[in-house]
Amino acid sequence: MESVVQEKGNLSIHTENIFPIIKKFLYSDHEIFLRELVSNAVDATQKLKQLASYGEFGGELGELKVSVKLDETAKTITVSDRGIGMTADEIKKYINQIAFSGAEEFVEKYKDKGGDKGIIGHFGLGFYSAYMVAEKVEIVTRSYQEGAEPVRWICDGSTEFEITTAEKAERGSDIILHIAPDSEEFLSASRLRGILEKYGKFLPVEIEFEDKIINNPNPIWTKNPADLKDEDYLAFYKELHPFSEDPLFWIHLNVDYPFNLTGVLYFPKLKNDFQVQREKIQLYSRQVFITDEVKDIVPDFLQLLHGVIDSPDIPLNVSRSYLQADGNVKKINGYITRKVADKLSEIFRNDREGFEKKFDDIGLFVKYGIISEDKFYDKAKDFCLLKNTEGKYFTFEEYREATQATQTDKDGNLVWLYTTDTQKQDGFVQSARKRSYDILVLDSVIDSHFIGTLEQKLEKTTVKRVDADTVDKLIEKDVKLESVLSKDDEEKVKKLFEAVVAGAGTSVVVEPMPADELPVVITFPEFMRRMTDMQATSGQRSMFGNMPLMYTVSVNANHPLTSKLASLDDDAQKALAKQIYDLALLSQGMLNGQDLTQFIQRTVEVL
Ligand SMILES: Nc1ncnc2c1ncn2[C@@H]1O[C@H](COP(=O)(O)OP(=O)(O)OP(=O)(O)O)[C@@H](O)[C@H]1O
Repeated sequence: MESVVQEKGNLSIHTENIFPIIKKFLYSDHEIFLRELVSNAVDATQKLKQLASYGEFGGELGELKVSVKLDETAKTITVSDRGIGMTADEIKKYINQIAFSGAEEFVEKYKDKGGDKGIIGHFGLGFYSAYMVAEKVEIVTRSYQEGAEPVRWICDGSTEFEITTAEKAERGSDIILHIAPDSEEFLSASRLRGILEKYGKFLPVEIEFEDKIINNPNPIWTKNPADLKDEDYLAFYKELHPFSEDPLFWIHLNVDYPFNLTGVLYFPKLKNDFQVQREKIQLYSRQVFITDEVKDIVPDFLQLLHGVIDSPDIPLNVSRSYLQADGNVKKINGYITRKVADKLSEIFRNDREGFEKKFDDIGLFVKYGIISEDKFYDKAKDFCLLKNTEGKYFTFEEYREATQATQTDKDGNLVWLYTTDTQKQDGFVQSARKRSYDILVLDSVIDSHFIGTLEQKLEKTTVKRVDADTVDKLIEKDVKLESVLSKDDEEKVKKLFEAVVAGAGTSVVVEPMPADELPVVITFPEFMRRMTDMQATSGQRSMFGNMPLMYTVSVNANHPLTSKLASLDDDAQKALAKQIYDLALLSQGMLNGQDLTQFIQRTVEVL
């Protein structure tokens, strides 16, 4: 059935009801009243400068700073500017009409002349945040227009206001807040300075508080990269992070299409761990501080970076304190990833030696990026470096070429070997080196995940720790060693060692190895060990969480000591087997406590 329109009309809003909402609940943090009022003062100043540049203001600009004054006795905070000011009519239009923004109007009017540059206001609400802390607000203002009369506006936070004539010699506005009893915490100079420094450190107009300028109106991200030297970037870094070591390098971001974004990101010196503090990237919008929570804008792996991003196109909610998820945020995220990858690739190409020197520090970013972002991998695969035990660096492709001839197994798979600890795994490294195998050092917390990604991405390539298997089985070739033991004897040896080893999670195998290998070798099957490692770094309990680390006890059938076992009586057999098993444990750093003490005592007795 077709519906019949009975009535159409406009919704009405009762000011008395909506006003308390705007005053009290629109903004999450009361301290932002100061950000809003100072932003308005900056806007008024910027508008005047722009009008002067369009030839619409011919007077003296004079000194254009914004000043914030605290009067503890009168319980007032005053924000003054020498900007465009307002006439009585303008007050009625811009202030009395809540949610009508003079900033928006200005931008619209001058958009062809580039009038949107640097105007902060947008919603037409910010002024009213003053009532979060003030019981009464006064505006004393004088417009820049010739012959304009100064006016005073007063409102106590009800819906009634009063406009009167006023005395004011100078152009511009004073916004005077009479602080409410429940907000007297703001009548503190250090509190105000703290708020000003937090939000206004890089506002484009000088902000004076207690006779000092608190801001840097021309931060480097607003300048042309071509005009900047390394010293400038380093000095700015010190301004942001006074106690940090110099960064390794930086990226100057500068786009205007399809969104506007500027900024500088620094690569800090990282120690080889994740204990780095995040929230070191600050987000600004038109030089007003917004937040240091940048998790949607900056990909996770780049949150280890430091620096500043400024974008007027980041969608802010009305309170300007957090972001709204939308398509632009995603685009910005993608752009930053690309920029970082391009910069790293450029350094790699132009200064390979310098890049190698820095790689121990930036490897963490690069690997983290490779693991987490396919798009980053596509670029990073050409500059991510692998380091071997001799301290030589290779790209993936270079390493493939270097290892292909010696480390391809009988099925055509390339096997890359690595150590997580050159000291502890020295015996295994030596054995593999004897085969002319190359060994990578992959010892950072992120490497077990990184290796997993490598295996997924690289064709026919597996990666194994040097102690994942006995040396001949690490990379299986067609030629097989013959065992000097008969099958029967091998079975006997296996039984003997099983009795000696007797532990959960272990298995005993008897196999032919070169005679110069140890009589017993303890190995950790790669897959299980890697799972345990990953679980340890991610801090989660997984299905492998409660299992002891599995290992394999490989007895070298071709070792003279193994052959000797057959000639001994039962007790002597057991004693020798125990001793050589303990040696294997010792070489893996697994012989501890009572077992170690007894081993040492037995050894001393024999000697
Ligand atoms: N110090 C000032 N000097 C001149 N005009 C001002 C001043 N403060 C406010 N205004 C005028 O009042 C208007 C409303 O200010 P308000 O802070 O409420 O909103 P806005 O700055 O436009 O937007 P937003 O809510 O995003 O801050 C401004 O757009 C401006 O035209």
